Amino acid sequence: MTTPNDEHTPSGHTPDDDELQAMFDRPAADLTVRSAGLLNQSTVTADEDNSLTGEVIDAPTAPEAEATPRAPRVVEHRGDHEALTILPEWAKSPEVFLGAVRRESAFLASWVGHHGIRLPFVYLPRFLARAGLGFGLCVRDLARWVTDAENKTTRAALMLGVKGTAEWKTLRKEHADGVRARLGGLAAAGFTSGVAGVTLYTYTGPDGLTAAAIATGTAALTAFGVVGTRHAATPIAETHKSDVPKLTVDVVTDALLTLGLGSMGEAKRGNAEIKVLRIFPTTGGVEIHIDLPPGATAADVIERKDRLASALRRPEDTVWPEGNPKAHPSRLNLFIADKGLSERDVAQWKYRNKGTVNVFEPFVIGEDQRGRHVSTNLMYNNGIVGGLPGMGKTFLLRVLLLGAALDPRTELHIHELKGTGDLMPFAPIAHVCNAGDDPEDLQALRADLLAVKAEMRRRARIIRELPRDVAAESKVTDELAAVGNPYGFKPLLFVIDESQLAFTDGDYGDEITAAVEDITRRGRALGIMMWLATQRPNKDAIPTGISALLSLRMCLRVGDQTTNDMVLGTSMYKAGHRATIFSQEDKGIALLAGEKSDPQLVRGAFIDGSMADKIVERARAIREAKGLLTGQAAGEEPADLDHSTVLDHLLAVWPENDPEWANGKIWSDELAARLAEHKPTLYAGWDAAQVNAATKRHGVTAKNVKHGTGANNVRKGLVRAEVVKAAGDVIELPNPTDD
Ligand SMILES: Nc1ncnc2c1ncn2[C@@H]1O[C@H](COP(=O)(O)OP(=O)(O)OP(=O)(O)O)[C@@H](O)[C@H]1O
Repeated sequence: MTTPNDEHTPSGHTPDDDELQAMFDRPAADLTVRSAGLLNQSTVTADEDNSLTGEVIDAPTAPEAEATPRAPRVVEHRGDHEALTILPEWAKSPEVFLGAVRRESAFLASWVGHHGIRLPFVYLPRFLARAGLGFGLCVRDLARWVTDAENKTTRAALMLGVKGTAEWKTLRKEHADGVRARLGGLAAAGFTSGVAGVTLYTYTGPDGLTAAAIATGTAALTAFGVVGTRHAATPIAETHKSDVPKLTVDVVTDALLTLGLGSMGEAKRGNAEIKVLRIFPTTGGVEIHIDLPPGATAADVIERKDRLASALRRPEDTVWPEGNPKAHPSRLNLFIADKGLSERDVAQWKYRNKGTVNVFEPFVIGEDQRGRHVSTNLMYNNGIVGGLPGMGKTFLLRVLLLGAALDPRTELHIHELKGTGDLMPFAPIAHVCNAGDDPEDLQALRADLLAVKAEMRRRARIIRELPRDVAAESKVTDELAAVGNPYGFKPLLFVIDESQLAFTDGDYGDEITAAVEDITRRGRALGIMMWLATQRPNKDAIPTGISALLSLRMCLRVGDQTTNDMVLGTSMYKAGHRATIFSQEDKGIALLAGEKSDPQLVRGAFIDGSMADKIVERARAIREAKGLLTGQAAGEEPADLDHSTVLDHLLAVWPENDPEWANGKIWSDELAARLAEHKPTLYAGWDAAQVNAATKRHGVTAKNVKHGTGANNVRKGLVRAEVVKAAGDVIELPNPTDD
């Protein structure tokens, strides 16, 4: 049976879309008739002689049709039709409308200001000079008219031919008469003006004459000015020609063509198309939706953002290409901002006057290039803020800390090693708040890290023993961390500003590094978040073991590709995510990686010291009311207790991938030597037996360890995995971001 899908017909008649649609809509029987009708138009007849004999199985209702070119199949897909815009963008959003009004008013004001200031000092003197020129030109032309200078050459030629004759005399007389007549005319005009002046004076007095003189003088001056300006052929006022081409379909298309992506070469030859779907004003700029030609993707354009900005003749921080994966990979949404990011007003924080935050959910930290809110989620993440000095790391950290402060459960541990006290406004609510990088500050940091590690082990032990229906995912959830929970679980945010000073410290660096790595690795599931900020993001400033564990990354202005990728992650620069494009003025502007599939731009909310104080005051009031102030904020002495054990010290001197002891086992006498060097006050003079005895108390017994060849190559030693297990009370927790 013929079905509606048999679009080709033997007659060569290709049903058009309407016919096909009608066939789809028709009942089956009708369709058979219709298709038979179509087939009957065939000129092909069955060849009787060649017909097969025998039983006919599933006989066709019509002879096999001759192949004809297939018409395009009609497939309805809702997504093919974009909803039409009912109201223009400016009518829907007062913000957009006001933005346009503001833009135009600003332009008008600048125009008036620009020309207003030039009018008396530049334009008027220039006009007077042109009037002088015009007067000179008029006097010259008048003189030429009176003396009939225009015909001088003709006259001379004529007179030369008749020199000495009566005709010569006649010509000379005619010329003299003409000049006299014109002089007479001039004198008459002068006399008439004089009479008019006297008459005016008689009837109106000196005032009338003065007014008339001024009017005439002004008119004459204007006329002379116009004549002079015409002659000079340049305008009096400066015409300000913008370097920036207007955003038209052609300008956008030509700019995209310069990128030479996919089949853009074909588009240049007119065989493929860059389709500009819409250009419309939006908050802070203009939005353009484009379908790129086949093979060119929005991601390709994003990678070449600098070249696109160059082709559009605009600063790079005003050109923001974005993909629209919901449409297709070649759909490009291009936002052209009115102003570069640093020129815009500072971003105000959503919670500056009211509101609380839940650190288990995203909260607003700033805005993007279009003025849209950008949020981030602190819980189950560790993070880093990196960038050149003075670009806004501490301000960004401050926003994160204020968010955490507004979740009254969150315990804050703040160590600002720069020592300027930028984060001290948090002291009234922080469990620990310290500023400086003196030995006692680093000691305090170490003690705090060890205390948090101990807390981490405590939480791990509890979580492990909680029934499945209470801790289904073996992690601290919003519910388990609720105020008044019996487990003592609460979100804990640990912040180290200028962390490179801690990691590279000769005395405490190794220990701090090991503790931060441990907390970063295991703390997330247990409600502990670690944030680092550094102005020198290299492998010393963020040891590789820690760097790999940082899931949220904020990169302010950096100087080069290596630093960019150090903060944002490998290959980010190559993929077009470049914090190197930010200028010195782009303070507080960062690329945020880890929150969405692609890094996004964020301009951190601007919160100065006094605003921070007010927010902290609010946060303290909430905490006080709920009895949630702890540590230093509650007036307790800072924890100076050293919670560390010999196991922690062993791990500090025994890296996971020890190049000399590759199989995770090591002789105890080697460990004794390392401990003595690391902490001479505690371990100077220790031997292998003392190390073994000390670890035995923690359940780690020495084994026979073979190392190298030759005599005495088997000695008592330890297995690192056993030390790690005993030190960390390690339990396997699921990766909290994998759910
Ligand atoms: N979001 C922002 N919006 C506008 N200006 C900002 C923003 N963040 C920071 N700034 C400006 O940048 C200056 C430097 O900020 P901040 O002290 O946070 O820099 P930093 O990177 O921590 O400096 P350093 O490396 O010296 O510690 C601030 O004084 C402020 O004026």
